[in-house]
Amino acid sequence: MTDTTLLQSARELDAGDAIAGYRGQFDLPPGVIYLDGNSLGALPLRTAAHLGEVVRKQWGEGLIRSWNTADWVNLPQRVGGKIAPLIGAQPHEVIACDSTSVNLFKLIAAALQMRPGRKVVLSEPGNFPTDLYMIAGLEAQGLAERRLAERARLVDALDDDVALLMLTHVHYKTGEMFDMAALTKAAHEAGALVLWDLSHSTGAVPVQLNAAGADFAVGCGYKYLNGGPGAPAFAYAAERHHDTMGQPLTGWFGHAAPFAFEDDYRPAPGMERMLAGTPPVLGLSALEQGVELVAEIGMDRLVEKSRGLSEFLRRAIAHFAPDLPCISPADPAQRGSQLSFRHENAYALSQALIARGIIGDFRDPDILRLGLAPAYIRYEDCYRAAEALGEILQTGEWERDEFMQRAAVT
Ligand SMILES: Cc1ncc(COP(=O)(O)O)c(C=O)c1O
Ligand SMILES: Nc1c(O)cccc1C(=O)C[C@H](N)C(=O)O
Repeated sequence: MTDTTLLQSARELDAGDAIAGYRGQFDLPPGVIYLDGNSLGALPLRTAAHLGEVVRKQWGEGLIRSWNTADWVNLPQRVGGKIAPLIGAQPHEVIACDSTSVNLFKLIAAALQMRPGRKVVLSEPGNFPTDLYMIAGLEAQGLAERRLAERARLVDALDDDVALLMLTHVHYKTGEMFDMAALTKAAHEAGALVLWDLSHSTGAVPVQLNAAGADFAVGCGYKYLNGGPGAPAFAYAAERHHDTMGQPLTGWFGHAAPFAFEDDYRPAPGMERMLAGTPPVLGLSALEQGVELVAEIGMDRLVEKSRGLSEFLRRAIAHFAPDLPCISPADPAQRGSQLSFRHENAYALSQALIARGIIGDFRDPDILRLGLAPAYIRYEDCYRAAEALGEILQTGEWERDEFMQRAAVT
């Protein structure tokens, strides 16, 4: 069912793609079209080489001396500083550490402490679960009160009980993107602080935290930053909060003088106080490589390519699978680097695609999600995915029993 015009157009777009050459910097398995870089980014070749070096030379030979000689001790600040320009922040406003979940916990607690007399953390139903669960953890300690409001009602829900508005910038299921500047302004007008989860934004869409006046942010290292499975996450706090913010995980690496081994906690200046325990050196070393690669390609070019890819994929799926509704916003400037489609057997569809070497994913209950990591996806990949999806739907290929068995991780 090849459409030669569409295929030709994909090939022309690839030929004119200014960042096409960067695909060769990733270790992509042959025969696989990888549309899940929004969940786990691909492996940069430089990461495999660098990690070997870190393990053998820095760890194996340098041993404990490498905390100083290889500057392991400053990895969280150094990697954070490299993430900062990708999200419109200053280098000292970002630190790479812990998981996104743990960073959420620390920053929600920090915000609550900065708004005495207010306890409400406002978010939306259907936000990524860990974001909502982290409010629950603070609620159980009597420190927070969760309030959820639908997108259209968020601004109305901002009253003077709200300490913090906490939202995910690009929705993990639909790819819908919030207007960061407008919501930050509305929250500030109500006297609240704002925390943005940039897990599906960093390295994929334009983010200007400082220009938007944001207070806090967190994000994942293993998606578009290609930091590897379970990579450390990052935390951002606007400079104006650095002297006043606290955090509940008062571990020794967040101490002003960790190697003074004092009995009493004194917070380190700035973002370093967001650290808790010993930095995960291997994870941070891998993340640093992924971040450097993204920075080298450049956000402007990544954003332009991401929009081009998602527009092309939308067009191709509308052609090959016209009955499959796209639930992501039609305007590429209002969505992340993904397209989501609704089908009552979306899981089986995703499995049938995987059986053909096209890896997207499924989100409960009925969403087929196709991620478009602009650093390594080609327009022709989008064409092939759309064509395969059309065939799978037309032939009923997805109806096989083996495609219905749910795996533990989807
Ligand atoms: C919006 C969002 N926040 C947080 C996370 C994950 O947090 P963690 O890195 O702690 O697993 C994800 C994905 O797993 C996510 O999509
Ligand atoms: N963090 C993940 C994991 O440990 C296993 C499988 C998937 C993930 C994900 O990142 C999911 C992702 N945040 C999502 O948007 O669905």
